[in-house]
Amino acid sequence: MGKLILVRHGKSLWNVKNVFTGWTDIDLAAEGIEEAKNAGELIKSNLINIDICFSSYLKRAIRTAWILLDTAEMMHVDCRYSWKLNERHYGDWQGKNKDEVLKAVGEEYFLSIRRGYDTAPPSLSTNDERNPKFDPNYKALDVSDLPLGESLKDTSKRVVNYFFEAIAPELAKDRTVLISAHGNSLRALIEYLEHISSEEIAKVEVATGVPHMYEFDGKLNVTSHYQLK
Ligand SMILES: O=C(O)[C@@H](CO)OP(=O)(O)O
Repeated sequence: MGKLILVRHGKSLWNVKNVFTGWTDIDLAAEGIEEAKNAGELIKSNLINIDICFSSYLKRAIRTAWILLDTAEMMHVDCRYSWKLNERHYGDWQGKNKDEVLKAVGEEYFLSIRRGYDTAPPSLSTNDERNPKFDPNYKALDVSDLPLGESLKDTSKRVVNYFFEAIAPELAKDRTVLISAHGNSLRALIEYLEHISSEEIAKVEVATGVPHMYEFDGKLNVTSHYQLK
């Protein structure tokens, strides 16, 4: 079985401004570019050879993958992109300052959405300009597949599906796979891979730009996981 490397994109311009981002296509901040370079240096100094790369459709994850591969001198590596690795869709909270939302809705409700499992944020209305159906990047998709606001559970469904559909077959070929994605889409995958309960996942935070390595047995059970530092 191959190895899996998960990396959360470097800090984006909205991470720095403390704004809910979700599917909004925000680029890396200068600090995020440095984090992506650092991740590439770690891959290189640990002599890891990446065979294939997967990223979400969002430029902060794509650019992180490109910078990482460039720094690691592996720009030839094939990259595949899927909306199923996108960040959790944050519904009507997208574009809003996190502290202001917290003040407006109270801590309990805020945390039930932000770090809870089942609770979705308030949905976008179908004619909201932030509806992904208005974004040409998603024009090939069926509108019924496009979320208007997701819980972590909803995010987990699409991410874990994609893992089995596209990524597990590469691991089965003994390949070393890089996934560049997002805080919550990676939490969803980590919850699945490490058998973390839906209560415990609330405490898991994925740091930006830190490569997480996973090794597996022949049945795709995780045998070890560690962070490159
Ligand atoms: O804004 C977002 O889309 C996410 C990730 O940055 O935020 P949070 O960590 O608050 O879930």
